[in-house]
Amino acid sequence: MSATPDADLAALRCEPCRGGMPALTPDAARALLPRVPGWALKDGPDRIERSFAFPDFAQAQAFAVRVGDLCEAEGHHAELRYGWGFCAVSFWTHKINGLHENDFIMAAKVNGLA
Ligand SMILES: C[C@H](O)[C@H](O)[C@H]1CNC2=NC(N)=NC(=O)C2=N1
Repeated sequence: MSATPDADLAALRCEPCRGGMPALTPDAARALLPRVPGWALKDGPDRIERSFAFPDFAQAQAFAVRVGDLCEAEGHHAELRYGWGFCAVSFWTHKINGLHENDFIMAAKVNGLA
């Protein structure tokens, strides 16, 4: 883990992720979770997810596009699902089929868009 305990995760950059590195342990993932308000651990935990609420479809769609643009810029990509009034965003790290600090950095950056 390279982030210091008080570092603003949103200010960090995703490190290139190589296969073979260990996924965060459940305890390490739980320890990072308070630093990304609104997000929840899922499936193991091997991913992190948050659903954002909007007053209509157009604003949910516009948010999904902004998240997508951020992901392209950072080289770490969300899975996105949106519909009338919501946009659900999830991250995990494919090469390790689990969570990496990069997923939490992206979650913090997405919070900054909301
Ligand atoms: C080759 C490419 O850099 C990798 O596949 C990247 C692309 N975007 C990614 N996005 C996410 N969320 N996890 C990854 O492991 C990932 N890997």
